[in-house]
Amino acid sequence: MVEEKFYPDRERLVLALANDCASALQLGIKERGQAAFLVSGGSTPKPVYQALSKRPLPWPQITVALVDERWVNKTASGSNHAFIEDNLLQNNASGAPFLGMKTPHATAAEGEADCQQAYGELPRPFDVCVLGMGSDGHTASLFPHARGLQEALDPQSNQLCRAITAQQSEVTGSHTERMTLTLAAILQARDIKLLITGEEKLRVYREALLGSDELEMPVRSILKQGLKSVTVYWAP
Ligand SMILES: O=C1O[C@H](COP(=O)(O)O)[C@@H](O)[C@H](O)[C@H]1O
Repeated sequence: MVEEKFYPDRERLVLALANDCASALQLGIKERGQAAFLVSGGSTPKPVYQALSKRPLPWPQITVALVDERWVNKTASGSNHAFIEDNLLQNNASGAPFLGMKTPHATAAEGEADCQQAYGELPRPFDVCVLGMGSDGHTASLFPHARGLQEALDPQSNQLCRAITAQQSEVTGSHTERMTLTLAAILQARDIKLLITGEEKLRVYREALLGSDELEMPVRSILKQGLKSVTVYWAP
């Protein structure tokens, strides 16, 4: 249940994804007066968030919440909280309520219960979830062979958030300690969107579609779950 929306250039991709997110959020608000927008970090979605921030949506009714976070304070480099504040929660979107994942706890494992409680208070089903993917096949902070990954990939779990310790790699850098939405939480989104750009990520995406080992390429757990449709947005 993967739908591919492939575009000839990034400008058209950004416009299409911003339009699709805006429509889905408006639909959620029309139906129940509020919406939950789950957002990933990373370099790829930046222009989409910047475009969305200028849209005249009823932002005070849209709770923006992180898909994942490095276990760093907002002032440290790599903070997805800061990234979303700087790129999405600007302009018209500056009044949107925001839910981050980092708690004052020293470790992600210690912060897990608070995170779980806070995410449990979001409107569900979530309306839109924008995921990214790394060249190692991770999505959210579901990293290959990470500690905590197996539990995070249980589609029947009641757990929405999970502490993850990724293996150090070129992709993670020193940010191995993370909090992530679980697969079960992501599957509670009505609209799951996977955003990738460039030939290398297209190759990784196709490799993920061919294989079945989710611990090796966790993005497979999203692409191959067979419960919910996923839309893949790509441009060179
Ligand atoms: O570590 C992360 O990386 C992925 C992909 O990022 P990108 O820079 O290659 O677009 C992102 O989806 C995730 O939220 C982030 O924590």
